Amino acid sequence: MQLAPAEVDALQAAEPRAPYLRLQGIRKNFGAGDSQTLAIDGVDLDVREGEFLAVIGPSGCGKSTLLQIAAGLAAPSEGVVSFEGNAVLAPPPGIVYLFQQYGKSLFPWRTVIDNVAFAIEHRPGMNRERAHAESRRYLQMVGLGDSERKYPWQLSGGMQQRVTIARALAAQPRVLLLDEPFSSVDALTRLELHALVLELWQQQRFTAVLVTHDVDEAVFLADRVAVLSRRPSQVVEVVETELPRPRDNIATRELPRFIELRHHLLSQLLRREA
Ligand SMILES: Nc1ncnc2c1ncn2[C@@H]1O[C@H](COP(=O)(O)OP(=O)(O)OP(=O)(O)O)[C@@H](O)[C@H]1O
Repeated sequence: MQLAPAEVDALQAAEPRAPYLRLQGIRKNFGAGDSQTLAIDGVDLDVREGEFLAVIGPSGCGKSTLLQIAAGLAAPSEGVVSFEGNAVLAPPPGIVYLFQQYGKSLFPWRTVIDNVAFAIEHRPGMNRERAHAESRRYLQMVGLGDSERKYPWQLSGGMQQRVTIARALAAQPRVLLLDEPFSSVDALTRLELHALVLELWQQQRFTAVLVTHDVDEAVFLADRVAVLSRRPSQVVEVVETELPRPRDNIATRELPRFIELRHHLLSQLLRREA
């Protein structure tokens, strides 16, 4: 029997897909004996391929720790992380972590283009010229085409964060983990970086997981928002934002759905911080 294309599509849609990036029963304890800190207490979270997921939670609840565990940069005390069905025991190729403190993650003795090239210069068959040509492409994407010869300390904070974004993209991430990357820049630069990251995410089609304590940022950027409780953290709820794309820094933030989500998520966090 031959199935019509629509029937094939329906069957494929009904078939459960293997979880993409999966966190199962994650617990994390720091320290030992009396000075133990239980940071994460049983987090289950599935990240879908291609989505933009935001994880919000009060300060110190374990957001960065959870992201480091997802990246294979830290081991959970209990639980399993898997990426496309394989256990993550070390940073897997394809998962790139963008750190909060751009100032500390750029090499001050390297020019902007050499900072970006750092992500790719170790690749087999790569030489300096090719690494520069490729890095230049990513610098142009983040609007820094004319700053390649400068050093990071000659750039503003927002520009430095753009360099780290270019470097992350040069590594061709399939999953980009963003650890509060917008928290150290001024409010206007933050909005510009939001728009830039969304544009790049739509162009480059990676999966994005952002941790932040900023509800507006989470709602504006994400397809889904996962809410963590206070430490020891657990997932309280996962909300689909259901906001239309492309998103606009002014119009999207004025939509009734945006305001409704903002209200709901802020009250969740404030209730839990009290
Ligand atoms: N290496 C460590 N040793 C001991 N405790 C740690 C370590 N790293 C994190 N913690 C503790 O674990 C908890 C979670 O820290 P984490 O940085 O993940 O939280 P966070 O939600 O990202 O915080 P913030 O929003 O303030 O950046 C905190 O209480 C922190 O003090």
